Amino acid sequence: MSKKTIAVLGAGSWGTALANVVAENGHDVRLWAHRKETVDEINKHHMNKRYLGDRVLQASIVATDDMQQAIDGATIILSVVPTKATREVAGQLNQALSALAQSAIVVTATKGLEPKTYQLATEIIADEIDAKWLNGLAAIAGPSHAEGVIKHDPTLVTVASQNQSAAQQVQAAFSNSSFRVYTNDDLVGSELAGALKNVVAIAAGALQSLGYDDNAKAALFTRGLAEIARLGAAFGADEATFMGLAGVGDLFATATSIHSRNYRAGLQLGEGKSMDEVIAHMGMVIEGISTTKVVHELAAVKGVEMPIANAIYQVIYKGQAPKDAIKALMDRPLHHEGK
Ligand SMILES: NC(=O)C1=CN([C@@H]2O[C@H](COP(=O)(O)OP(=O)(O)OC[C@H]3O[C@@H](n4cnc5c(N)ncnc54)[C@H](OP(=O)(O)O)[C@@H]3O)[C@@H](O)[C@H]2O)C=CC1
Ligand SMILES: O=C(CO)COP(=O)(O)O
Repeated sequence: MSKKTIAVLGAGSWGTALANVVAENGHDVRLWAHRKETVDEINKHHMNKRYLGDRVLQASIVATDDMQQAIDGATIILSVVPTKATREVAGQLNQALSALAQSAIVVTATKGLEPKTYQLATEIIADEIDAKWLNGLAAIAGPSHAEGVIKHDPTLVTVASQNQSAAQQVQAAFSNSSFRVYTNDDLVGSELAGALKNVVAIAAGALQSLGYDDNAKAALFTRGLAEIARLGAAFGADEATFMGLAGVGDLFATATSIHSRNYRAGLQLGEGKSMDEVIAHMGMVIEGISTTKVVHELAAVKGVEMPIANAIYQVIYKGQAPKDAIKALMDRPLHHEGK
């Protein structure tokens, strides 16, 4: 293995877990956090209790709140902040890259769509970072809860990029015997799949709370994936992506797991809690909430029928009772399954 310097931007649950993976692989890892308390906790105690409880991190991880120090000499820079912070952090990264006159492969592990622009994380990053500093742009997708990765549960992800050399470098840096990385070249499909499964995961949680059983859940997964793939097709995504790790793989993990923040949000919405209560209670990002609104708008702009996403929109943003939303879905005009 050739030792690399790798910077991870964002010290929440996923950024910290991924920083730990590459540190375990023997790379020099700098973890950038915007809060001084987080930096101190990681450097002094090798822990990030708020996000990963008592898990002990690799002692070699160096945390810093100085972006330039974090990325100095890094050949791979991984951005793992929530979608809503991605533009701001990419702007700061561009300044730091310019100050150091340094280029790097920039990877995102964020799963969401930006409100108003409807952009995916790599599109936001490409907007904010001067192309001359980018040695490649990639996204990590697939079924991978931080809670499982940190305890070495076998985990398979995919790194998508239009630059296969960059994807292979990321693959080599992150892979180990419990974290297996595939490459693929469908960036838009992989990122869309990762963002949209969060919406279906919210619905799956709500179904669970409402007491519905496996018929309803299987119907949601199948028809949910069909509409995700339909939107993907409108963006030129490869249909096969939705049958792979980024698609059905991540949908299954997120929409069945108590680790999923989106599934848990759905459980609470199904119990009758308001969206504000759910957000306040979670203390971690629930990407599917804002993605639901973006998808509702995007589906209309693209002329793609997304009845499940729209039903979730009605529940979250229009106060429709979940049972009424399900009834409205069930009572729609009958049609051929392929549509
Ligand atoms: N958690 C997981 O298992 C997985 C998450 N993801 C995706 O990764 C992304 C991050 O999720 P996750 O780690 O769970 O989120 P968390 O809520 O656990 O952590 C978010 C992190 O981003 C930081 N942050 C928020 N705003 C800013 C900002 N403006 N500048 C700098 N840092 C900021 C937070 O800091 P602070 O603590 O100060 O608020 C926190 O450290 C999401 O898009 C998610 O969908 C993808 C796969 C797995
Ligand atoms: O994308 C994820 C797992 O692959 C994480 O999903 P949650 O944000 O719902 O926890």
